Parts: sequence; C-alpha cells; structure tokens
Amino acid sequence: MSIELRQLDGSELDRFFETLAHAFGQGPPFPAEMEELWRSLLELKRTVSAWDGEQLVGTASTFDFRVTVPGGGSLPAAGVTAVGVRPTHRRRGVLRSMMRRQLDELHAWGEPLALLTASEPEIYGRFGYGVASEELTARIDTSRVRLTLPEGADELSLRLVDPRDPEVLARCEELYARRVPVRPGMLERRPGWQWVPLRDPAEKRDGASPMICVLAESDGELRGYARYAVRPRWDTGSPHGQVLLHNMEALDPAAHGALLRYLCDLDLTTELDVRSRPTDDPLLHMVSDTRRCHVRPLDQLHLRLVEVDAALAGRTYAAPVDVVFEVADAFCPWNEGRWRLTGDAHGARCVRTDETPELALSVRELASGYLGGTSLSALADAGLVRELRSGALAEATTAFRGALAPWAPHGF
Ligand SMILES: CC(=O)SCCNC(=O)CCNC(=O)[C@H](O)C(C)(C)COP(=O)(O)OP(=O)(O)OC[C@H]1O[C@@H](n2cnc3c(N)ncnc32)[C@H](O)[C@@H]1OP(=O)(O)O
Repeated sequence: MSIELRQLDGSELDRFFETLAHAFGQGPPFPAEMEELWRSLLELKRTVSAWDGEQLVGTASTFDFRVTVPGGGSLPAAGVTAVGVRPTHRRRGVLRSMMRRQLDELHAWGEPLALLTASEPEIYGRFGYGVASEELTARIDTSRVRLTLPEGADELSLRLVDPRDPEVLARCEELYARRVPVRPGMLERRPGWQWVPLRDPAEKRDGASPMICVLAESDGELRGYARYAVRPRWDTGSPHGQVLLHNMEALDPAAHGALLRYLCDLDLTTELDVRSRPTDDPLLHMVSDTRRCHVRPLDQLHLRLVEVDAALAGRTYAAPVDVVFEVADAFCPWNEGRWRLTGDAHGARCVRTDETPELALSVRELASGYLGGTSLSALADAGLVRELRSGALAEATTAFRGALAPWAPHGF
C-alpha cells in the first residue's frame, strides 16, 4: 500500500468529514453542528490528508492556539485535532506518517508546543506526547452533600439567560479572557472559538435539556457564569434528575460558590455531574463529603515540546533553577541532547551545551512536567527520570511546579 500525504484542498472537505465519521465509528454524516463549527475554524494550510489512490484514508489538522504557561505568559501551541484513519486502513502506519509530517511542519514553522486531547490515552506517547494536565470528573449526590459557601456568595444575584444571545456571549467571553492568564493550560479564544464551549448537538443530549446559562452578577457586573443542562428522571416515582455541568468560570470564590450552590439546589434533581474541572477545583473543599462526589481524575492535555529550547525558555519557574538536561527524543531528533536551563520567576534561558548532564529523561516526561501538573520526582520514582547530579531532581521539581494545577477549559 502506498500512501500519499498532502494538505487538503478546500473542495475535499466533504470527504474529510466523511472519513472522520467512519474513523470514529458512527459513519456518515458527521454530526451537523460539529461539522459546521469545524469548517469555520479549520485552516487548510494546517491539515494533513492521507490518500490511497483516490481514496481519502486519513485526516489530521491543527489549530493555531496560544496556551497559558506557568508564570502567566502564553506561547503558540498547535492544537492537534480531527485525527482519524479509515477502518479499512488501520494499523498500517497511516497515523504514524501523519504525525511525522505534522511535527516536521510545526518544526519548520517554529511552533514550540503541540497539544491534544486524546480519544485513548495510549496512542500519542510514542510520538513524544506526555500527559501534562488532568481533569476532574465528579458525580455529586446533591441529596446528601452539603456545601460550605465562601463569604459574599449570598450577595450575588443569579439570572437565567440564553447562552447564545450575542450580548450574553460577549460578556461571558470577556470574563473568560480574564481567566486565561490565571491557570496554565488555559486557551486563548479567538473570534469564532466562543462557539466551541456552546456545542450542544441534539443527538448527544440523551434525554437532557438544551444548554442553559446562569449568570452570577453584582450591581450589574458579571462575576461568573455556568452552562448546564438538566436530565429529568422520574422512573422510580420520585424525581431524581441530573444536572450536567458543561462549563463554568468565576472571577472569585463568592461567584464560584453561588453558582455551585445553584447547580446543587435545583428542584427535582439529586445529582450534579461535573464533566471537566481542574484537579484543584475549590468545589472539593466546599463539599461536606467527597466520597459522595465520586471524584475521578482523567488524562486531559497531552502535550509535546516541538522545540525544547523555545518551550523551556518560554515559561518562568517557581524557584531558581540551573540544570543540564539530557533529553532523548527519537521521533524529533532535533531535540535530542543536552540543554542547560537557567531560570526563575522572572524569566528563563535554555541553550545547547556539552556540559555534564544532571537529569536524564525523554521528551515525553519533560512534556508531562512542563505545565507544572506532574512532579518530575514522581516520574523519577517511576524510573522515568534519572538524577545524575545530587540535588538536581529536587531543584527542577520545585522549579517546574506551579501554584495552580494546569487545565484546559474544553476539548478541540
Ligand atoms: C487528537 C485527536 O483527534 S484524538 C482522536 C484519534 N482518533 C480516533 O480515536 C478515531 C478512531 N481511531 C483511528 O482513527 C485510528 O485507529 C488511529 C488514528 C487512532 C490510529 O491510526 P492507525 O493508522 O491505525 O495507527 P498506526 O498504524 O500509524 O499506528 C501507530 C502506532 O500506534 C499504535 N496505535 C494506533 N492506534 C492505537 C490505539 N487506539 N491504542 C493503542 N495504540 C494504538 C499502533 O499499534 C502503532 O504502534 P507501534 O508504534 O508500536 O507500531
């Protein structure tokens, strides 16, 4: 089988979505709402298509993001998306060849990072991606769990609005933009991206209502918003509906608490399903009983350092660090070798060196630690990082960690 790889032509987009629909197992047509959104956001220059003769057998693309890195700055990051291979052409190296082309292109364009959320966590490690953030899912028994609310929560007023109302959406996006620099992993949303967290395909609701939006305001100022749906359940006689939290942002503890209480107190419901929150979300400290919250962490952002030096120099460090890393990177050999990282809370430098290595690891582990979500010491305990100079591991571990757990607000 000979496979040709090339950028997609605009006239081939129908086939792109048809191939993706087959790859994800549901068969064509691709869900209409998603297709319309993705068509408006895809950049043909960033697509990769794999062809077996006239047949489109593989798809991949990237979005041109900026992601918040530790310290509050941001870096360009390629958001890998729409990866799929036709079921007839599985396990013959089509994905590998698309990943090869994609990373070569990102390298040529000088983009320091690539990010993705994976359908299955096993796929991307072999291409140098490490799990850089986790998300927390929870199923809160709101008939039993009580909340202790932060001061000021009672003073906020709550208002139900149409999430798609242009004025509401603009205000929510403005608030979201203020949250972006706060947490590593947050994604800047360019025009068009405000629709992504509003995705709500009817065929995926499974008995739940369309998306609802509640605003938390004080004297007309927006302090937080939550988007959710309600799935009524009456099958046992008494009502025990579920509240499904799609997304929520708040500027301060009071707004966060007010929104959470609203979601937990909705009449005729006994459960709040939290789909994706940071692993250090304050809700964990407001509930009376975490066992009845059924909390579960899942891998979230898989991250790749496309350019080790630009990536490491592009963030700041929680404590002074001066360490020589010996990096292994079989898939992107331009990253292989020794890098000396010096930095602190104000800035950093990362340069090639032939000095004696002090920590040895693969680019995958460096990626796992990059946003501050995974401890390099923990990776060393798993045999994945080797300390070659006493003290270097503790120094790098402390420097890489941040005050907040990394998290991305939505998939892509
Ligand atoms: C960012 C995103 O878009 S995530 C969405 C990814 N897409 C999907 O899950 C849709 C359904 N799946 C598919 O379309 C395909 O099976 C893909 C894209 C996951 C894999 O494509 P393939 O062309 O079969 O992969 P390819 O043959 O290149 O395999 C490369 C390697 O990955 C491994 N691999 C591929 N798929 C998987 C998987 N699902 N789980 C574990 N390992 C996998 C292969 O075994 C191979 O391993 P090796 O390096 O040891 O040889």
